[in-house]
Amino acid sequence: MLPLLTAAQIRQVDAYTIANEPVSSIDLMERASKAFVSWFVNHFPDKRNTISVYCGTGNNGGDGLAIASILYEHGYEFINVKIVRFSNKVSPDFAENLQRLQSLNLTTESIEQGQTAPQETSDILIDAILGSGLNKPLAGDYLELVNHLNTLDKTIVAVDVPTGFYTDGEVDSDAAVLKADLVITFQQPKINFLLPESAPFIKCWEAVNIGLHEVFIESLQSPYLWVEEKDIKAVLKPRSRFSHKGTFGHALIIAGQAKTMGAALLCSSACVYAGAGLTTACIPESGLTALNSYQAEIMAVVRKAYEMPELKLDSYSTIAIGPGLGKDEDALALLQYVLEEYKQPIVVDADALNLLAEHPRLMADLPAGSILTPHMKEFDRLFGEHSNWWQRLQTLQQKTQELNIYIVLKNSYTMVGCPDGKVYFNSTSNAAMAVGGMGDVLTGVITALLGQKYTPEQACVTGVYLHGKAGDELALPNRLQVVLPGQVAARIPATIAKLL
Ligand SMILES: NC(=O)C1=CN([C@@H]2O[C@H](COP(=O)(O)OP(=O)(O)OC[C@H]3O[C@@H](n4cnc5c(N)ncnc54)[C@H](OP(=O)(O)O)[C@@H]3O)[C@@H](O)[C@H]2O)[C@@H](O)CC1
Ligand SMILES: Nc1ncnc2c1ncn2[C@@H]1O[C@H](COP(=O)(O)OP(=O)(O)O)[C@@H](O)[C@H]1O
Ligand SMILES: [K+]
Repeated sequence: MLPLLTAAQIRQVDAYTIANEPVSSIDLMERASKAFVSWFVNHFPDKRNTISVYCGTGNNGGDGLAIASILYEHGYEFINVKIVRFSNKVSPDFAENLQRLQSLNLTTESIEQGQTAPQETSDILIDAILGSGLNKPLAGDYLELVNHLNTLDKTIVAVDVPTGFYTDGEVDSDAAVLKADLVITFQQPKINFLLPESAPFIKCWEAVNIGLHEVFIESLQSPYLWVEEKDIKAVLKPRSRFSHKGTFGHALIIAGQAKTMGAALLCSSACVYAGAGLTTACIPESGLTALNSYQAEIMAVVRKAYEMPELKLDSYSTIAIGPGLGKDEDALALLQYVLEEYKQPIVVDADALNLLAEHPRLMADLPAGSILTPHMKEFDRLFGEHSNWWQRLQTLQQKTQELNIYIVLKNSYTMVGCPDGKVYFNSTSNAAMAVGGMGDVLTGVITALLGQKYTPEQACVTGVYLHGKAGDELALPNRLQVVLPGQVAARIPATIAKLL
């Protein structure tokens, strides 16, 4: 798992790497700039592109100067270097790179304090004005320049961080930021790139490795972790030769109403595809035919209105409750019954979450290690309104510790909060998955993994990864704009097979 760091921690790692690799700071800057260029040339291979590199006078600007030189050496001939001299402070590495640049045949011009921005004719603007050193919102000359550049409708590629964008902490939706089409960022995604508030400012990002000291990064013990394929490969267990259906658990899915049987079907079906040995759905009588025709592998316990179904909860290795369940008295009674009688971790989704929100005292009865899988609105119903995702992230950490549970907060980079305060950020899934029922499938996958004796933490992190990866495998190769939840469920075995 890659620890995700704040800007202050990144500065520490930077200094530690320089002192202990050892590497001079100018060589580290050169390494970062080369890494930037290697991605840049992939995206913009046409060397006739006209490029303006806007450089501040700090280290982000120092990178910009090195990048301009390296691009020039790669044969990009039409490069203008624009030095933004709004500050009298110049970093030593900036100064050294400026000297190096002067030996090349490159046009440079300065934009001085109080001066309006010169005319811009280039197609591509590289933003190396300010990076992770941002310590206050943009104002004055910086603000004016950024506002002006934002009006030009050029392709903007930011070095490390878009000018004006805070990498951690709360992001104001009307912050002044130089809006990037692409950010090529150093070493790791910045935490705020993974929150929806970044959307207006960052179209896409790539992280390039610049060889910062990994052991030191680990030692900083960031609670925020980025989940990568190798992490999931290390967790997934192949089936042993003498295994049988009893080896892989018996999952009970309490879900569905007459009008929302689909949620129960998708959830139970995903549970089957994700490898549960046996899956039983507790559904209303009206849904029985649908269940049997949708997926023959699922067994049923039928619920009749106003009657508690006969459920021997102890006979199930895991239970999920909520998809399409409704919020009537019967649903509440079922939830209360499960919370009273079942002592192992359960998975709580959808209407069961809404019931918890309406009866918050029930939250204290959640078995230790249980998993809640809210989307943003369900999360806010449970824990109160939030005005931004940074606040939601703090609440996630607080509530998982307080209630000793896991919370899967669904999003484009779904977060899994753990009882020890850690938060995993998922790296798979795509917008084609924004279809009703997709969350029901996720619940089925997590439940199946829990039943197969993965720990709740592994079940959440692996389930979220597999679900997103299956969606990626379906959508991305053909640039599909839509994938259906049932297709994602059916894809899970192939996704697991690839990873094993
Ligand atoms: N970390 C790494 O591993 C590596 C990092 N590298 C690169 O270094 C970059 C960070 O460089 P950096 O620290 O020099 O800061 P940078 O963003 O250039 O800002 C310069 C100065 O601007 C000022 N300032 C701040 N906010 C302001 C505002 N709103 N309006 C006006 N001024 C403002 C502030 O000065 P102050 O206000 O404190 O006087 C600040 O110090 C990083 O993004 C990456 O590109 C790589 O080269 C190598 C590996
Ligand atoms: N734009 C997106 N990018 C990535 N993943 C997405 C996107 N939109 C939705 N998803 C994923 O789809 C699922 C939607 O869950 P949810 O909102 O609970 O759906 P439903 O309640 O209809 O089942 C989540 O796992 C979420 O991460
Ligand atoms: K920048």
